[in-house]
Amino acid sequence: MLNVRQIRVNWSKDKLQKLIDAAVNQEIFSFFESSDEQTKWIGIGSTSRINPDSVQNSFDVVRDWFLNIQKQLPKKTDLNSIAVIGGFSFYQFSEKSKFWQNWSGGVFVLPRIIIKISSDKVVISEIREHGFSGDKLEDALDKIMRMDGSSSTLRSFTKRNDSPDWAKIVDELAGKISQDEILKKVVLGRFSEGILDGQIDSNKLLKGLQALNRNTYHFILKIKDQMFVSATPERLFKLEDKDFSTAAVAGTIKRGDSQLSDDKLSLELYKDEKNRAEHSIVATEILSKIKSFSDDIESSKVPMILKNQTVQHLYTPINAKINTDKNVFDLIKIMHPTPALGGFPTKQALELITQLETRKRVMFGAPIGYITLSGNAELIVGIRSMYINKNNFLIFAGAGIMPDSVGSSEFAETELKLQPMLKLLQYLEGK
Ligand SMILES: C=C(O[C@@H]1C=C(C(=O)O)C=C[C@H]1O)C(=O)O
Repeated sequence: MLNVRQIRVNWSKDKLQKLIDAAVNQEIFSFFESSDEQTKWIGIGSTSRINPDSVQNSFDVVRDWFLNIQKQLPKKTDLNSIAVIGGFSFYQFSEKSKFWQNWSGGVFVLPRIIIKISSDKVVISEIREHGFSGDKLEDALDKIMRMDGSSSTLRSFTKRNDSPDWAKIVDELAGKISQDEILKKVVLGRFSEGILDGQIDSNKLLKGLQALNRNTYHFILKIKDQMFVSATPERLFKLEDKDFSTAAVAGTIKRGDSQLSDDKLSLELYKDEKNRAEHSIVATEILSKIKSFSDDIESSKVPMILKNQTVQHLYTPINAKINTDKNVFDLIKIMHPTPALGGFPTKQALELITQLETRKRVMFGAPIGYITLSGNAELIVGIRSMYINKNNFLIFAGAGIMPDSVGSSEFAETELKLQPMLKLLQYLEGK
């Protein structure tokens, strides 16, 4: 059995921020913030952790672990205020990756202390395997807040000159797609890697992630020497009881320097046939997946524009009511990967991705996020993200390749998609 104690607090914003600042410095830290900044989950420590073996189906392994936790919670627990936080692996059943080590199959934590901040309340829960040692939860939190902050600094980082052939591979792939009767789209990624000199100041990392990336999710999972950080704009889905919401995010153009040029670019993107076709493949496939569990679906007929720091996307929000008793894990299996990260048809696209990409994606492009112990969840797509292992970093950026794609333009697009994490590293360097 697990022991749980929970409190609802009416703290000032400053006091909450102080707790978050202290939490970030802990060895094991997890953080999720929605793009409207209305929902935050902050996890400190770990009462239970699962690292699915990469050759197993990580969705099933995490589900079994999750169900086992559910069974062990006391009856009166407010299950909606406790969540596991983590990420799956992009592929089910792949080989181990040396670089990702025990994260090869993804990783989820049940934090020891978890803070749920929503628009109307803040609930803090502590979950322990053994009983609580006398002190109150408030005292345990005070203790965390009194701990010294870290004094780490990132002196510099060096990025290796990577993927010299990527544009050429894209041109070849586009040629292949145009000759193939079935294959329509493949999302090909490139990896930018390098070395960190010094240690990242986690507090500054979170501040930078938020300040440099407005209008995106903010996600951090740190377990000792390993960390995954993301400023993704893309939701795989949010599940709240029977309400299911997602969005198609595909089709990209840069931001303009002025309001006028930015609006001109939005219009160019909106009217561009290649981008509209690319977007339509994603939206249509997402809708067809949702039809398997809903007959009440709402989506806009034409895409909107979603603006992030360095790029803007075509964007179609989709809402549905679920008509079966499928749980969050069933839904992940159905939804992942959408053609925004895989391609179309999925199977052929995934085969090509495995053949052509130089590294395993693992958590890049995979479902990451939180799952509450009541079975609600928000899973986001692990892009605009970076993985750090000790002093090595790896950043991923992909682009949807269509028959008329041009390697050099897709390369330029991925350069823009690498920026959120490269700018974050620059910010951490203090430059
Ligand atoms: C693959 C990435 O982004 C995806 C691909 C897009 C595209 O090709 O237009 C747009 C948004 C994402 O769905 C990435 O950022 O790495």
